[in-house]
Amino acid sequence: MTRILIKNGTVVTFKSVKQANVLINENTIEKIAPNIEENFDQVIDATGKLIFPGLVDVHVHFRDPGFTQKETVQTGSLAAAHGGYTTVCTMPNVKPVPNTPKLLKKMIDANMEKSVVKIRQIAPISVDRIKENLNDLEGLKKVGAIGFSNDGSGVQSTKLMLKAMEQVVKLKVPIAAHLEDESLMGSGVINDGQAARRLGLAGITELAETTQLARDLELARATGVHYHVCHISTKRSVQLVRQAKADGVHVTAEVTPHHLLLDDSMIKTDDPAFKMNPPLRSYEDRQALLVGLIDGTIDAIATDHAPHTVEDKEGSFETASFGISGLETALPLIYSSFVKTGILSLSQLVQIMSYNPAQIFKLDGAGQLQEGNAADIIIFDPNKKWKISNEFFESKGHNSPFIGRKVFGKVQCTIVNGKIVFGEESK
Ligand SMILES: NC(=O)N[C@@H](CC(=O)O)C(=O)O
Ligand SMILES: [Zn+2]
Ligand SMILES: [Zn+2]
Repeated sequence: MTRILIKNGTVVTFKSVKQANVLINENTIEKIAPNIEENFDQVIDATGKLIFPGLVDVHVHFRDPGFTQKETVQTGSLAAAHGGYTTVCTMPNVKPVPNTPKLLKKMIDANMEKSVVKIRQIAPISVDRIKENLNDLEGLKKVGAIGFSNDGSGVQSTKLMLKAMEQVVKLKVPIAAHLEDESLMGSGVINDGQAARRLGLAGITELAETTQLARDLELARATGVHYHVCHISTKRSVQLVRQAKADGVHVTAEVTPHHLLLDDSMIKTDDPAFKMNPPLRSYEDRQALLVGLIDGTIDAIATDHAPHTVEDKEGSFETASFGISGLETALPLIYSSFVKTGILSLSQLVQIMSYNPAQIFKLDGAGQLQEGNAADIIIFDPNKKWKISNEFFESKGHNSPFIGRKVFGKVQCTIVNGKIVFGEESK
């Protein structure tokens, strides 16, 4: 029996902020109370620290199998723990693409064996994520898929998306959309805006996202499916989601920390650390994303953790890979920019980074710090001031536009199922 007592911290849930002690018994939260007298084997002093339910990221890329030079389940999960995430949902753009229940089951088993955090798997909608024929969605759900997405590519065919939604609605899980109309995308590598013009790079029009979103919202309305928007990036997309929600369409949306904190006015040189898909949009788009997050149009923050090797991210926007490493910097960035400044409350932070993501994908028990639940908990030191550096990353991907940025707040300890997986006390 292992009992861990976390003493003198401030417990933050999506509803409340309270001084309390937390007693963990084996893998469960036994008690949360101002004073706890029971025996324990280990004590963690959390004086001056915040205790959050473990963060939940509904959109990460672990590259395993197929691209393990970029990330493995092991390094990705260590990065998650380091960033304060106890549950992550992995996207299926790996090799082989897990098109069949057998392949997906193999991936889920490997995830379970190699990971220090909880991994939930999203399955591909169609064969190889790009073909016109649907996968066996029911079979994929049976072996553990928590949702479906062709992330990495948009669903080009309206008919395919309609057929997918008609099946997914029966399975009662979300369909998560990467929005990208390839006929409008062309050879674009950066937002079609001021940085593209300044640097002479091919632009990506916002219409590549918004036209597909408008189409999908109509299909979602018609089918009643739970439709989830991945990495929303434009002002117009926020307006479309807001209107659809008002009209009763079952839609949720996620935004990344980078789309909230960066815009294309900040891309000063041809530096692929700033290259991702969708691209960093304009200042006005960025402000609209923040407004959408605050008013509940956008439900959650997801990192879209997209690790790459140094070689993949070298050179120019024209040739480098899309994506940034996000799991380890998300919480300090969001805390520093939005909580410390009073834009979001601590409970709102837990809501958008833990509770809501768990609700979207129905991840039972995740995102809620309460007695009887699995002990997925993090301890966060809000006063620590530090600078994000290349050496900080546990991920194989050090590709981050935030390197060099000063932030407040550091994860001190991450506990998954009652086991310390990151932090001083794990020694
Ligand atoms: N976001 C990215 O820029 N890249 C992602 C793919 C994706 O999320 O669409 C990747 O897998 O590298
Ligand atoms: Zn995507
Ligand atoms: Zn992605």
